[in-house]
Amino acid sequence: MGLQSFVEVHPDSHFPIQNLPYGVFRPEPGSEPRPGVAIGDYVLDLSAIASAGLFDGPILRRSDCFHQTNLNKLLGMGRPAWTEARATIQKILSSTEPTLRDNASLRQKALVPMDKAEMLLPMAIGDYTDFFTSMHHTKNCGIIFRGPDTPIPPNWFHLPIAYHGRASSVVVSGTDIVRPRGQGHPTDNSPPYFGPSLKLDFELEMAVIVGPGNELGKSIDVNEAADHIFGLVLMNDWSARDIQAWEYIPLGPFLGKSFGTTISPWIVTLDALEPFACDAPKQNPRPLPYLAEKVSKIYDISLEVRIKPAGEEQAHVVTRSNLKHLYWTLTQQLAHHTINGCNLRPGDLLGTGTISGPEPESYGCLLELTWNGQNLLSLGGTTRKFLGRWR
Ligand SMILES: O=C(O)/C=C/C(=O)CC(=O)CC(=O)O
Ligand SMILES: [Ca+2]
Ligand SMILES: [Mg+2]
Repeated sequence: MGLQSFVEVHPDSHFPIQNLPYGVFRPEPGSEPRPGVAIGDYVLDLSAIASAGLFDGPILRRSDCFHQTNLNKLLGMGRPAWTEARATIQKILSSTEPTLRDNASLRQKALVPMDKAEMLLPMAIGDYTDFFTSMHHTKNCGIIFRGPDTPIPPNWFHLPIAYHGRASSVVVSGTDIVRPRGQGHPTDNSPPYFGPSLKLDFELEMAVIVGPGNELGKSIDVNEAADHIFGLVLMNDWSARDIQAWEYIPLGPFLGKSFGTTISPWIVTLDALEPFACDAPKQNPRPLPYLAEKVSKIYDISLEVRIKPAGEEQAHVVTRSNLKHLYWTLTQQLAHHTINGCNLRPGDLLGTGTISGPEPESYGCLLELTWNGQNLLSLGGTTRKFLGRWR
């Protein structure tokens, strides 16, 4: 048996001592936001651990990064600080270490039951970019939006395509999303529709949280890009397909995307994901040298989306996919983003794009699952073309 915590962790928990994802939370209503890590059914308050002097390594000893209301300072400190923090937290939580285990008053202060914690957006997001790196999703969208002749654009196999998203409307999981109003695609010769979107969709994505950035004008080498990635969150790029289909030519996504993007409160670090690393798919044609990596890896992370209709108890699984289906790696995305000299900053959010697999059961959005509303998706007793039962 590997490393274990003195905090009881259910075997099905996503938060064993090997994970330790970071978030920002309030332990009680009105209290100051602070960084924490998840362990079992608890959040470990890192500000309490820092105040108790337990971050005693050379980098963190004198840092106030755990007395901040977001993670940006820790993100900017880079891998040596992250490694030191992980080693300290794993030691403090391990079953063989008495410091916290046998200190009832510190435990009382530092271990907050997760159901009492209010989770917040973990970092201030200066910029948000959304990539388009699943070949299956690209092909399906191409056929649906542009017809069967050139489903995958010719540039797609040469560079990780992306658009600049809207950082201000990124919210933490659980935040209500207001159905956007806008102009929808006209049918035949009618004028454009205006009103609440009739084609509201989700997009199953993950996203990179950027650590140290780069200076304006200086790009990041693809082989060093992993040191600029703190970790990954789950992401839902809410999309209004009717608005999107009408507005996106020729400049790309705008109001069909910018009304809301949800991320998980927990950032799983690349260190914690290392045991799930696997070979990235073979790339053909070979990428240009600035995108060619010495080690080309992705992570085997199974993902699923469930929809719970309003007023029902039961959520229904509508898709099962995996991060490993992506064609372009996270490090290629990051290196490509900076190749023109564009600067990234700590806390920037880089969405992977919708994570669709090859089989219809693994498509990452309703646009694909219902083929733009042509088919009905069954959710137990009800059906959906897009989100909502109101039409
Ligand atoms: O193919 C298109 O015109 C549009 C595709 C998307 O809406 C996808 C997008 O946001 C990027 C992605 O999630 O892969
Ligand atoms: Ca997207
Ligand atoms: Mg969106």
